[in-house]
This record gives sequence, C-alpha cells and structure tokens, in this order.
Amino acid sequence: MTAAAASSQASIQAIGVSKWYGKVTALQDVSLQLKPGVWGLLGPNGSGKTTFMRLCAGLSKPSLGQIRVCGDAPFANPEVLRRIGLCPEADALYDELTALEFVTAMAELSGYSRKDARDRAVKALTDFGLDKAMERKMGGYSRGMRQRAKLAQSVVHDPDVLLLDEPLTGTDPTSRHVILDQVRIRANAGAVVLFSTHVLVEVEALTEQVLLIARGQLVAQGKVHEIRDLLEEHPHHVRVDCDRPRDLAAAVLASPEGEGVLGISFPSSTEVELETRKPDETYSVIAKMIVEGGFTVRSLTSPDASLEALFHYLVERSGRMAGTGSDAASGSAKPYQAALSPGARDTKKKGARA
Ligand SMILES: Nc1ncnc2c1ncn2[C@@H]1O[C@H](COP(=O)(O)OP(=O)(O)OP(=O)(O)O)[C@@H](O)[C@H]1O
Repeated sequence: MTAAAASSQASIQAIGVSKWYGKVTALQDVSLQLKPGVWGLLGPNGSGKTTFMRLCAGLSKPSLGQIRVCGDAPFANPEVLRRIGLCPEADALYDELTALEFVTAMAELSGYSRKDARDRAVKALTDFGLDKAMERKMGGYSRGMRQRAKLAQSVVHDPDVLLLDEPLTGTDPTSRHVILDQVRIRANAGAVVLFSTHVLVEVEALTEQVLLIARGQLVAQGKVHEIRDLLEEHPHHVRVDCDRPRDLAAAVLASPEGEGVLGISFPSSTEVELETRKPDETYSVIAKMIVEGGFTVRSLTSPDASLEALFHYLVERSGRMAGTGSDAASGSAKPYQAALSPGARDTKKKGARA
C-alpha cells in the first residue's frame, strides 16, 4: 500500500464481484462505487448482505472480481483494515468481559497504547449510551446493550469505512435513536457507512441512498423515492376476509374505479385477493363497496406490503427482461442500477412496460 493510498478518500468499490460457497452463489457480478455518506444495503434474508460486508471487511476474498476499500484490496492488508470498522450481525461477545474491557482490547488490537485504548473505549461506549453500564459483564446485558457494545467496538478507532450489518436488530426505540445519531455523526465527519437491513423504514430515517440486493445481485440502486416509485409500479395485492367474498369481487369489478384491478383469486372460502397496479384507488373502491353492500369484513391486509415482494418482483422482472426466466440467481439478469441512475428514469419506465 502506498502512502497516497493510505491517505486516499474513504470509499468502497466493487468491480464485477462474485462469491461462491461451494455450489452456493452468494454474490453475482456486483459492481458499485460508494463515496462518503450513509448507504442503505437492503435485501431479504440470504440475499448476500453479510457476504458483501465480509468481503469489504477483508474477512474473505471474492471468488471473482475485485473489492477496493479506500482504493486498495482489504484482504490481509493491515493498512486498509485499520481504516475499517465492522459491527457484525452475529451476537458474538465475550460474556465474562465488561464492555470496557472488550472495547479497550479491540482498540489495542488497532494499535493504540493501553491508556489511549481505554480513553477511546470510554468515549465510544459513552457515545452509545453505555456510560453507566460499561463496567458490567456483558453476559448480563440486554440485546440492545449488546448491540451497542458491538457498535462501540466498531467505531473505537475512528474508521473511515464503517460496515454495520443489521445494527438495529433487537434494539428498542431509545437505543435506535442513539445508534442512528452516531451513524449520522460518523457519516457527516466523512466516513462511508454501509448499513444493512431488510426494513426500508430503518434506512429512510438515515439516508436517501439505497442499494437493493436480492439473490446475490444488485437489483436496484438509487434514492429512496425511486425505490418507492418501483413499489408503486409493481403489482400490489390486497386481501379481504369477509362474509361474501365473491359478491365483493363482483361489486369491485363492476365499479368504474375497479379498472386498475389486474386479477382476482379466492385463497379460501372467506377471502378474496385482488391484484392491482393502483393500490390507492383499489383500497378506496373496496372501502366504498364494503359500505354500500353492507359486507361484514374481518380483515383487510396486503400480503406484499413488505419489501420482500419488491425484491422478488425486481429479480423476476430483470430475469424476464434478460430472457433468463425467473431464476435470476442462475441466469445473467441485468441489475437495475443503470436504469435508476440519475437522468435515466425514462429508460426505466420504458423498460418497466416492455
Ligand atoms: N459460509 C457459508 N457457507 C455456505 N453458504 C453460505 C455461507 N455464508 C453464506 N452462505 C450462503 O450465501 C447466501 C447469502 O448469505 P448472506 O449471509 O450473505 O445473506 P444475508 O443477506 O446477509 O442474509 P441474512 O439477512 O439472513 O443475514 C445464502 O444462501 C447463504 O446460505
């Protein structure tokens, strides 16, 4: 590593990165470039978030392609590793140690003297709201406290690149507030913060910049509002559990506002499920028909209100567009990041209707 690279700006770059574990493809041809700021890495379980974080943290090497952190490969590269902080998803703490002992030891591993390491540990633990509990053994900590101890160790050496794998897992609203504040402070100070989660609202509270990953592929990259547009664009399902589901379906279809409905099915004898491209209109027409027809409704739900549905939709659609069928993990589906890059919104819309 050169002196120039050692002082280069904080960044993460992936160039055609794939990672296999035996026959399992955990990541497939991921390319991206991240500058300072907070980046939300969104993906359902098993989509490759942790694998990507581990590659960035230098804990493993890509099977193909290159990862560069601050301009250089992180694997077995102490100069780069010194600039990286990782809060792993796994809850692997030493229960017999106090948080202060643990975070001090982590700072010493980063090369600080015992005294400096301890001072830094006290500051990091205080920043994460553990000032009163730092001398207690972590075995007695709640989940949220354990999470904050892990976060404190990830920032104790003031890293330029902060990798946070599902950092809000098991935290209560107060802990979340503290954690999100610290993430903002680090990003404002010039760090690249990669924040993984499967919950869109967690990211929305922090940043506009989102990377969507599914089945190991980067399926979309853009601003939160662009992702929201995609959510609106993809077919939405509304399920109603009521006394006369077939009559309700007929009433909705007969109404002029029911024209956005693309399909109807009856998952059980008391349920009707409508597929629509215009969820707002469909919700209002259902409500109107329920009142006018005097239906008795037990529940009205959307089975795909979560991001999970969007991931499946994007992966399937990108697979169809690339002519590879729905199993994008085994095909060469084109990710959406190009379509979602600034100035390319029209391309995306055209592609969406193709
Ligand atoms: N060490 C490993 N050996 C074999 N397969 C692995 C290994 N690590 C991950 N995988 C597989 O790679 C894929 C991606 O896993 P990864 O843990 O990166 O996903 P994730 O998005 O972090 O999931 P989660 O949200 O559940 O943590 C999964 O199919 C997983 O089973």
